[in-house]
Parts: sequence; structure tokens; C-alpha cells
Amino acid sequence: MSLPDKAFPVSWDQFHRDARALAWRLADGGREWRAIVCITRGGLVPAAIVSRELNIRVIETVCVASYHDYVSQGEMHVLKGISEELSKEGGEGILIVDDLTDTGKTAAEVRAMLPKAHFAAVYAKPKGRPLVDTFVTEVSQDTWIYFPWDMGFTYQEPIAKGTRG
Ligand SMILES: O=P(O)(O)OC[C@H]1O[C@H](OP(=O)(O)OP(=O)(O)O)[C@H](O)[C@@H]1O
Ligand code: HPA
Ligand SMILES: [Mg+2]
Repeated sequence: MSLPDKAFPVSWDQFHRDARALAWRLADGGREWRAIVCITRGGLVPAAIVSRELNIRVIETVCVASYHDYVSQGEMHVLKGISEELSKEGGEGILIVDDLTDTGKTAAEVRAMLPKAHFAAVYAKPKGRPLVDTFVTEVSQDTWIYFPWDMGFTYQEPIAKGTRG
């Protein structure tokens, strides 16, 4: 599979703001969460921010891998599941956190483990959106989101160089 046409680069500042906006939305409902289950690895970063804002002290991971070579999604591997203590009662009172949902396959896999949990992601693409209870920004399906932890500073050609023959 090739890279989607459009790029949505996200800086650390922007990600922090968007993750905080997610926390505000979650706080609006006035619900109390007994724990966060974050989907590694991308969910670790928003989970740190949301847990700080909502004062949630119990953080569990569920370790899922499916994108094996950057943009191509393959078979889903659950490398580490969720503790029995947190899975009880179908995950009632649990907040699942991820950085984004794209096709929705990762979200569907984790939702099946915790059917009563609330699923939150910072960004959502249209295919994954129905699987998310709370998100901040929708990004089109033909857009790749570039997260700050995947990026580095590189030289950029001047705009004029690319536009003049
Ligand atoms: O909706 P989907 O099409 O399933 O894709 C969304 C998932 O893909 C990315 O994780 P990835 O599997 O690349 O692992 P990572 O979080 O370790 O980077 C992202 O962090 C989501 O968890
Ligand atoms: N960006 C980064 N990681 C991803 C994406 C994306 O758009 N979709 C699935 N994993
Ligand atoms: Mg992930």
C-alpha cells in the first residue's frame, strides 16, 4: 500500500492541545473512570495527558500491533492483554485511549475485550469514527497523520525551487 495523498503533520504543541481538548470533552460528561486502558504504543502519549487532567492514577496497557511496515496494515497481534481486575463487568468504568482510529480494526479488537468501556481517541478517520465514543478532530480517510514522535527535523526545499521549471 502507498502513502495516502494528504499529510496532516502534528507538532508536540498541537498534540498536547488536542489531547487536552479530549480530556475536556471527557470531563464534560461528569463521569468518573476507574482506570485508563491505553493502546500501545500510540495511546501512551494521550493517556499520559488525559490521566493528568482527569486525575486517573490506574493506567493499564493493551499491546496491539497491526501496521508492520509504516502504512500497510496486516494481521492483528495482541501482544499483551488486559488484567482480569480491569476486564471484569465488561470494562464498565474503564476509559480506553488511543492516538487515532483509522480503519477502526484496532478499536474493534479492543472494544471486543471491554464492551462496556468508553473509547476515546484524539483523531478519527471516517471508517473508524463509528467505533469511537469521544474524539477531537476528524481527518479524511486519504490523509496520513504524522505524529511528532515519528518525526525529525529535515531540510525543506524552498517552495520556489519546486514550482519553477
Ligand atoms: O484503526 P486502525 O486502522 O486499526 O489503526 C489505528 C491504530 O494504528 C496505529 O497503531 P499501530 O498499530 O501502528 O501501532 P503503534 O501504536 O505501536 O504505532 C494507531 O496508533 C492506532 O492504534
Ligand atoms: N498516522 C499514523 N499512524 C497510523 C495512521 C496514521 O494516519 N493510521 C494508522 N496508523
Ligand atoms: Mg496504535
